[in-house]
Amino acid sequence: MGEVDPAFIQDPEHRPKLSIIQAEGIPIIDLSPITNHTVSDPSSIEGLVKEIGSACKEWGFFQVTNHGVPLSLRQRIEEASRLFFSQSLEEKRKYRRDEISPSGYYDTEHTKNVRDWKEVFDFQARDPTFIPLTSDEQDDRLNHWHNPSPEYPPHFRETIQEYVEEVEKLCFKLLELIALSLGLEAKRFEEFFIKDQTSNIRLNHYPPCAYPHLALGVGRHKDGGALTVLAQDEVGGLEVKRKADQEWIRVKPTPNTYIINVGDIIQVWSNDAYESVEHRAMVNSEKERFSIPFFFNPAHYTEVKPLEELTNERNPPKYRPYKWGKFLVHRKGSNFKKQNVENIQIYHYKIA
Ligand SMILES: O=C(O)CCC(=O)C(=O)O
Ligand SMILES: [Fe+2]
Repeated sequence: MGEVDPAFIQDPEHRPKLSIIQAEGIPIIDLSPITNHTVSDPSSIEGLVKEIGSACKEWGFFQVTNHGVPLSLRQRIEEASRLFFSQSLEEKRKYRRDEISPSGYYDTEHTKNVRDWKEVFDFQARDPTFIPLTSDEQDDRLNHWHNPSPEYPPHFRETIQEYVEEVEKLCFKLLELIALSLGLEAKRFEEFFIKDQTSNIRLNHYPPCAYPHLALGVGRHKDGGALTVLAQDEVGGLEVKRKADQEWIRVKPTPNTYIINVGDIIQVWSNDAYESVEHRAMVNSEKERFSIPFFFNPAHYTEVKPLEELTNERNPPKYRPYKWGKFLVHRKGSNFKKQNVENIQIYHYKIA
């Protein structure tokens, strides 16, 4: 290893501690009561709804078992990801994402203006995905994002698509449980996702790194969408900022579970009842690591604002309404390169 590229170096206060605090408290929630049928009888799932509600409140994160996504499918996408990233840089860069169509391969992402020690492959759940052309509020022009079709590994696109369909089903169930836990009708959020959702899946590969005390696989951030469903491998590296004391807590890998976190949109809908929690991924000097987040996002024209049912005179809306698509385009653009200004953040919409 030669000189350390300064683009990867975190400011001292954001560098990871190599002594790890393992999470005891991140709840593991058994979804079997709803896995084989839809959430139709609220009384039979009361306990589950309570568990989800407290996890969202106390952690912003939880893990699920008996989630309904076939293990064999997860294994297939994990293998496909491994094979794709095992190719030469030249081969991978044939499917490079660019500012016009941000799906595909990418190895120079920046989070909070520091480069991440990772390479990714992004894939939209809908092809095409309709999205505003620019983040300018006055600009009504639309763009559409398409997915690339790498030749290797065989059936790469189909495998990802199949996996996305299953994870999406899980997301719709989780949305119902979250709605119920907020005292809303189960289907309260469904309309935002039925048509033109802008969800995407990301394959993450974190190669071994000679200076894990200086760099991060993904720098600290909050997910901007509604919900994230993350599959992490057995290596581990995800850290979550514990709300109780602001300590970074490592989420221990558990086979065949998914890690769920609420994103900024649910924070706004719930008027801060549920917060989108900061997290990051550490790298290590020996082992490569793979993870696969699915970001469940509504249609671009969704106006995100605190729900009327959850606000009143004593608890007035804490956010100004914003258009999800504009937020997303703004965020994507700034992940491309190091910038001199802070990336768009949800607190920018906070009513003082
Ligand atoms: O790889 C991980 O464990 C986390 C990835 C993540 O937070 C993200 O891609 O948004
Ligand atoms: Fe994330």
